[in-house]
Amino acid sequence: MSLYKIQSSVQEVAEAISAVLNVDVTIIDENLCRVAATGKYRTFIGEKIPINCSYELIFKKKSPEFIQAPKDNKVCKTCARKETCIELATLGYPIIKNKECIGVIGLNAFNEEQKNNLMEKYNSLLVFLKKLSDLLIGNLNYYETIKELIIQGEETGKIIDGLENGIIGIDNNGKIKFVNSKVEDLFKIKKENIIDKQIDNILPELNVDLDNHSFQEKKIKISNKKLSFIIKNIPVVVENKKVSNIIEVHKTTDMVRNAYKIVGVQNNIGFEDIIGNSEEIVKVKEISGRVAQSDSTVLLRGESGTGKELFARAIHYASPRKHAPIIPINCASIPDNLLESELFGYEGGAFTGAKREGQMGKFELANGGTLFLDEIGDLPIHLQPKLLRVLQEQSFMRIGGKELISINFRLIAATNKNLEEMVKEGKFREDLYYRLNIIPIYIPPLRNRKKDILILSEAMLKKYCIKLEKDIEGFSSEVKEAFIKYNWPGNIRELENIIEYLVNISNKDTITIDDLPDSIKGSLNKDLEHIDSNKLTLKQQMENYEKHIITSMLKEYGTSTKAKKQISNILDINLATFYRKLTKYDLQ
Ligand SMILES: Nc1ncnc2c1ncn2[C@@H]1O[C@H](COP(=O)(O)OP(=O)(O)OP(=O)(O)O)[C@@H](O)[C@H]1O
Repeated sequence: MSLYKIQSSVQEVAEAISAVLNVDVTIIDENLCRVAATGKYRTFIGEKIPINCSYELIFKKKSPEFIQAPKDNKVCKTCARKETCIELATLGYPIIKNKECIGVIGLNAFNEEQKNNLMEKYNSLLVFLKKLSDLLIGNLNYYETIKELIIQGEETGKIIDGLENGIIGIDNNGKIKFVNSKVEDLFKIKKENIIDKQIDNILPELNVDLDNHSFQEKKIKISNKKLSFIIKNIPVVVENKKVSNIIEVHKTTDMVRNAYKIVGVQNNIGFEDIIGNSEEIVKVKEISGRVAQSDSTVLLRGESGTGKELFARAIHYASPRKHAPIIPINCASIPDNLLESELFGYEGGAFTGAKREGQMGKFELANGGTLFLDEIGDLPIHLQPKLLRVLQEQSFMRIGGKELISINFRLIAATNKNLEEMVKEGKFREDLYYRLNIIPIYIPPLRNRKKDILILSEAMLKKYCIKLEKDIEGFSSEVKEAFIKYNWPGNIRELENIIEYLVNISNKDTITIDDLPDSIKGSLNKDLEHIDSNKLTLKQQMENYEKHIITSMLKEYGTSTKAKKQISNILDINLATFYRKLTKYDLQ
């Protein structure tokens, strides 16, 4: 780096030398430019020294050079200004930095007194010039360090500003020294209004213990809404003394969202992943695509295994909320007494067995995104008014909490139950029913969209061949016929299970009729001809059909406890229900 960067301090050194020694001084840099000068050469500051001037030699030799009578000296033979040079003597001293000569301090004598001065004090002058050259190198290093610090400061500032979490720098007296843009965004405040102010006055609810590392959840009121933040305090310690604090602020929902991204819980599903091109399913996909854009509650209806959850995910990922999570909860699979805390979350110590630090519920986790309430028909009656209140007021309290938490999620609910019947029987609240049934979407059972059966079978075959590393080309025409004729009570879930089973057991290129379980094989010729629909009520026909399905499955899988469990899984009914049906149809 050129001495020019510290020109003013170089000039000060030149003036000081000149004053002490009573000689003129010139200091040049590695570009042979006069950086500083006193006396006769002062007017040449900023200009190059003459070509082939003796100082060039000092750059090469990196050692001092005393030249007498420059006009006659052989060192000056080729100097461009040799003829007009009026110097009687000159002493050049190299300025060495990292073993490189980066400049020369020149002492010029224009009269005998000055010349004698240089000659007499030559040795002590060398020591003096060494000190001054070291001083200039020190100044240059200092300048470079400061510049590096400024660059680092700028870079750090940019990095901090780009972070997704808020950063507040606080000095030891609790004064805010810096904040990044995210803090402005999170707390709706302007940097210029808070710098140098006390943190306790600006954000009193933060109430951070500045002396210790801490990690706490805090509720802070912003624009009249209580929002939840995770606040982390990091004391900065230098030489065993705390010098400042860095406070990291995360919006709780952002943190949760990131955690979901990291663990990959989210399955990004698009409508293109929903296989099927029957008129029925295409229509449902079209409607779902349209409603995805709005925020209205969707109620997905359809038998078990028809793809309701798939549709819920596709709607979420086609919606403006796609960057936030979709949080599913199955109301049927969580015991009644746990469902409330799963939904609402709880404060620390809210009940025996509760975690000390409390826990966030699904409502909070879904904030900004979508809450998918699966099997809503199984929501216990005592929770129904509570859910209704949350939906109406868009806020709720955690169990054991005292503060209302605002939330903003889109609700997608799903059920395979007849909610209208349940309302009539008093098992489902009418007000909640109307609040949920804003956009009902019916997903047709597989038997009503026969056109999709083969497409789905082929797709599932491919999927499981890849998964199980098999190479099966397809299905025989008989198998295809059986698939089309079969009623698929378990819908696509059942189809998928059957294909997984077939890929597992088959060791041929093609899946043939012999590979099929009896329940499906039977569909080829039975076609339910044994049910005489003319003489029976709808209920009786349904029961006959149910008995028929269970009988053929018992034939297929056997009657052991394990087989019964397997059948109830395939039919997607719980084991107790399955046993009830076995008793009812005398199939035990
Ligand atoms: N159209 C489809 N294309 C591909 N896979 C599908 C399709 N529909 C459903 N599936 C698959 O079938 C299985 C069951 O689907 P899903 O869980 O969405 O059904 P559901 O109606 O929510 O069932 P339940 O009422 O029992 O919860 C899943 O593995 C799903 O990926």
